[in-house]
Amino acid sequence: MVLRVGLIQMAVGSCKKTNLQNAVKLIKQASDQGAKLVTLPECFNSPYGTQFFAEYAENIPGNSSSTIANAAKENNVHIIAGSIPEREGDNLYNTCCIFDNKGELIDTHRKVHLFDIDIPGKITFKESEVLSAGTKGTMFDVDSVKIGVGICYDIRFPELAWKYRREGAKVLVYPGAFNLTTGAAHWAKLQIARALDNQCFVMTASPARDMNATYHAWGHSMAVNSWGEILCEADAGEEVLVVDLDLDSLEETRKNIPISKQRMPECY
Ligand SMILES: O=C(O)CCC(=O)C(=O)O
Repeated sequence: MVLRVGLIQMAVGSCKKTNLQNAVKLIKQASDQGAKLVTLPECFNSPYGTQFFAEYAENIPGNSSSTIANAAKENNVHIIAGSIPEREGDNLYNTCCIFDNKGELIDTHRKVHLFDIDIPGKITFKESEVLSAGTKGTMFDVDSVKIGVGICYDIRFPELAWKYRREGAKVLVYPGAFNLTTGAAHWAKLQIARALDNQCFVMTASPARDMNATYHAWGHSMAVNSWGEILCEADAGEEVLVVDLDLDSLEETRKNIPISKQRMPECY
């Protein structure tokens, strides 16, 4: 079985309306190329930065989520809608909405691990100054293929990916906006690591890089197979990637190297 997926690396600017129109346009482009599952980037309706989240935040359902719900229905695609700043009561979250191909909101994933790092002279970021963290993992099915979702920094935590794998995941998807420091150093390696640890496909979708923005996204959205090979990779600009995930190859990797049956939990 093959699952054709679309990864949308889109330009995100300060006008929310333009961002939403752009997302809808690029979803259609992916669907026109036969994608059944489309992924948008982290923070696709707002510039990425703690100073922007409150201004761009919306309830779910709200305008951004219903715009993407309509695009899912009109194009008959499942959509992992990257993330938007979500407002619920007094709290803000970094939240991914997941829609089926009828436009129904089937689940939401609130970023569990907030991006708080300090690399002196390079990058300091503290999402926890304004965001609250999610408290659960999120899995859903497309044509019986189980898909686990994390947002960006969540990819650094192998336990979340392993939980999805234990519960049957074949694909791990992380909308993410790495930066020029940690993106260059870790973005591809983390995807390959999660793909090899879990013998899953791993996919990411990043905003396109904008050197006039306050945050410079790494870009390089990609898909990696269970053998750790990069199937496709964007450059830094806006791009729609469409790629086939060959689920039989995944079964073969799991059969040939049966690590999930060889674990020795009593030793560690
Ligand atoms: O883990 C990293 O280095 C980057 C994470 C990030 O940009 C995010 O969580 O939004």
